[in-house]
Amino acid sequence: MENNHEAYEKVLLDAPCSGLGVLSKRADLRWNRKSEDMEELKSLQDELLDAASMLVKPGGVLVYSTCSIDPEENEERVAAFLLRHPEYNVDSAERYISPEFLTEQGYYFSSPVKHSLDGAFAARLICRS
Ligand SMILES: C[S@@+](CC[C@H](N)C(=O)[O-])C[C@H]1O[C@@H](n2cnc3c(N)ncnc32)[C@H](O)[C@@H]1O
Repeated sequence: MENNHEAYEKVLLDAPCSGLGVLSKRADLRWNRKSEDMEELKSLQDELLDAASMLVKPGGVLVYSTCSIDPEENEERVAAFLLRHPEYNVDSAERYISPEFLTEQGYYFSSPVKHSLDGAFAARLICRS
């Protein structure tokens, strides 16, 4: 990773997550979930966000995505990342997605209930140049 420091204009972190957006396909997740697992996952998501951010050139974009509908893994991870990385800003996804999937904060969110799709989340984060 050291060699690739600030090497890329676009980085996608499709993070390991609880999978709570895809329970229709992974019913086992519903029964095997523990609160300790969630704390570990959140730490891993923070670590991976920090590592991925080091690969992005100034002016480049980092997209953080999950297949979870849990705000702890989505909006809250992004908010914590922005506190640790003031060089990053949220870039609204409005130019790239249909308005029905756009959240008030400018993120992508699909809901199994509202959209009859797998639940998923994505945030576009721009590294200041
Ligand atoms: C949501 S999946 C990504 C799927 C991928 N986008 C694809 O289309 O195949 C999350 C991935 O993170 C990997 N992963 C889990 N823990 C990791 C870690 N500590 N560091 C890096 N990757 C990890 C998992 O093996 C899994 O492949």
